[in-house]
Amino acid sequence: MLVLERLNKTYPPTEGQSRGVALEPALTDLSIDIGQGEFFTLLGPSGCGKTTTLQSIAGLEHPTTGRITMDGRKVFCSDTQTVVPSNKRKLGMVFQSYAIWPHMTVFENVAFPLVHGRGGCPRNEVRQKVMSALDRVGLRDFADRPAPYLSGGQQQRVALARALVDEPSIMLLDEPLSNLDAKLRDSMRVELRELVKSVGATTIYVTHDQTEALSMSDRIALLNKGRLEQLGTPDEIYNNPRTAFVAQFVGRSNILPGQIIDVSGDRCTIQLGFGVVTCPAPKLAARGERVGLMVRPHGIVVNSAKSDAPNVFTGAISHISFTGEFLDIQVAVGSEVLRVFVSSYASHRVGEQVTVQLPVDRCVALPDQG
Ligand SMILES: Nc1ncnc2c1ncn2[C@@H]1O[C@H](COP(=O)(O)OP(=O)(O)OP(=O)(O)O)[C@@H](O)[C@H]1O
Repeated sequence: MLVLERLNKTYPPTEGQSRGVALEPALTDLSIDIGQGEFFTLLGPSGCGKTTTLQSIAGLEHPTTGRITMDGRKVFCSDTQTVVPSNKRKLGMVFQSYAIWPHMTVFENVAFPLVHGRGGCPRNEVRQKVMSALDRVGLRDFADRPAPYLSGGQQQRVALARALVDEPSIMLLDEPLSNLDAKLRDSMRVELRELVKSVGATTIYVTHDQTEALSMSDRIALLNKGRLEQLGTPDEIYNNPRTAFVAQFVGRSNILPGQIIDVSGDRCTIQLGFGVVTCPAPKLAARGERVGLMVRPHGIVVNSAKSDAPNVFTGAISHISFTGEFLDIQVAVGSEVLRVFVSSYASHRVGEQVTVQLPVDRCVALPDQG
């Protein structure tokens, strides 16, 4: 539905930047194919190129090279110098700063794209469309209220209603929840996803918040320095990270240096500093290869391994933090320290000898990146 092909973007030097110095590209060979009605998230640290990608889709920024197709229609192509202007791309946009107009009522704000946008919307239809959009976001009774006399969450809903009112086929959302307090953000996540799903819009969502990305998205593209680091469902990204960067950016992880000593079928054996573990074999695994063995802190099992279970080691608890929801424990095993999350109802003490099990299917061998 929305296809990005080999997008490259290098911004011209800003004032103060030396013209002779090669600039880091904001995007490098970015190719993504997004399905109709999909909730698709661009995730990554500050400066990785999320906004540049979104703005390129919006037509507010133009890639240096590449091609963008929407619903089979080419809206940007550097080869043919095609640039369809932003207002002809049938998009709805919501930004972090709600950008609603303070001198207008809620109704006038939502009606704005119909009255001043692509045009041609008859008056009686404007009323019906605005009220239906306000209905969707639960603000029908607020239509006549001046926009500033609303809470942050309500203002964000006005921005959403305004983005939806012209029935866009693509919704672009740039960190739309980041100005809301934590509790409201939690409830708005569910509401926002259901809302865009109910209108059938394809949604491109930008965030640097991994919890938001995991809980809302059908698929996630994790960007790193303008390149696509991994693309997959939340489950794939979280449970099968392909690089240490992904494992560390999304969730907490233990990454232990090791070396593959054997490969047999879909399993491999890895020599770690404190022993040997069995692990699903990565693609093209080769004996002798250096890897990082990744296991999530809540994937490790403490003190309940059967005696013949694989990947069981003995260690001593060196530190315990009570977080309320779980105990964050450090277990010294050989010269490594494993971070382990266990139930906050468990009782442990510093210095206690424990067994830790790294269940085979929770271990991931990552390429060694030095
Ligand atoms: N108008 C601009 N002129 C020059 N460089 C820019 C411009 N906009 C972005 N950049 C640079 O391009 C790179 C990607 O920026 P971008 O805003 O796309 O990242 P981002 O992932 O959205 O970051 P953030 O999460 O901080 O908003 C950064 O190195 C940034 O400094």
